[in-house]
Amino acid sequence: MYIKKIHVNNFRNYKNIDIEFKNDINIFLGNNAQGKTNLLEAIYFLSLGKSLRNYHKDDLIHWDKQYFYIKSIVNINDKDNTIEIGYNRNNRKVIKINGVEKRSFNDLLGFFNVVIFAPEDLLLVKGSPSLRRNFLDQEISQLVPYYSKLLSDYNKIVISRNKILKSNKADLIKTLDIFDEQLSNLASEIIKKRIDTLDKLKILASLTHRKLTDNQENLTIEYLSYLPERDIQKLSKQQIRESILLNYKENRKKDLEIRSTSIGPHRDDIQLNIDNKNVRKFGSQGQQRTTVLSLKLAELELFMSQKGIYPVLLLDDVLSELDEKRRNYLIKNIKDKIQTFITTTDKEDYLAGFGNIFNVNNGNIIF
Ligand SMILES: Nc1ncnc2c1ncn2[C@@H]1O[C@H](COP(=O)(O)OP(=O)(O)OP(=O)(O)O)[C@@H](O)[C@H]1O
Repeated sequence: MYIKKIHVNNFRNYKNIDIEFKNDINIFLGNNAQGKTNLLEAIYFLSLGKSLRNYHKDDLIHWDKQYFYIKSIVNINDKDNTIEIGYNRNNRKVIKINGVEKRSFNDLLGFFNVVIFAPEDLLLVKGSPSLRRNFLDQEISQLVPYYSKLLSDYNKIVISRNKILKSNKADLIKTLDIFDEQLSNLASEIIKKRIDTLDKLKILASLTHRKLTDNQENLTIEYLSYLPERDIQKLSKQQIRESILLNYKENRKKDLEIRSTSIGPHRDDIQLNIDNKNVRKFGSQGQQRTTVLSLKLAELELFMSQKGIYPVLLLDDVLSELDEKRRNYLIKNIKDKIQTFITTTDKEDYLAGFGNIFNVNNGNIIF
């Protein structure tokens, strides 16, 4: 899939631009704070219906304006499709795919796919478990669009359960029983989907990691859950449901003390190991970077294996962070295969030969 054209109106520091892209490597070149990442954000929004860094949608509207509007022609399997998104400061939205109106931003999920690799992703290894959960959840949401609804339903019930835990309601136990039943249904679906997806992703990441390290390192990935069963990947959804229900009940005393839901998919994590050692704790900076690159390349391949088509790749200022060997490997893997958008402040040597350069200057594009 690839983006043919984009029209960006009142989005971040762009007032009104139209750009045509090649199904190739496209480079946004410009000094700092000119709007390179903002363009990636517009592309990202078309895919996931949200801001890149979880900013409120109002922040995406140009400061001097009341609404933003993005329209794009996206080619998927040789067919042109139109995606249109309008949003105003009164929270009114218009979302259309091929002219058909959609109810929510979540309805965009799964139609047009992107993978983003930005400097912040280097925190995937070192950062908090929520970053690793988000990484996996975002991947699944694009592959299985109903997953994001599962997650949001689950999170809403956790919030309500926590409110109840903080209250002194007379029928507290009865209410918790109801919540735990609902939670265990959703939690088992979420955990099962995460484990199934991770099972595929980890094979692809491990293969890539081997290639990136000349067969020197073995990357393995584990899903860490509170559940006591050892091999939870071998459990059926029903078995996960029963186990989690039991554990919600067993943890109730603790939950009542801390007034919060202490177990569940919202607390799970993913552990990344190189040669059986946790990369977060023991990995060098270089190993952490390579691990993240392996994960990102695995994401691209997972899309290909599940959907039969590559997503669009957004590389925000990361090429300069990689050493020559990893950078060359990445470029070799995307060239002539994956439409890629690269932001950069300098016309580095390794970009020579890529013809599609867009000079970004204070919210304007100079071709
Ligand atoms: N809602 C908005 N309305 C108008 N301008 C905005 C808005 N949000 C951000 N900006 C402007 O966009 C600029 C940043 O653009 P962006 O993050 O795309 O820069 P960049 O070219 O990627 O820079 P860098 O190379 O430093 O990462 C900010 O300096 C800010 O002035």
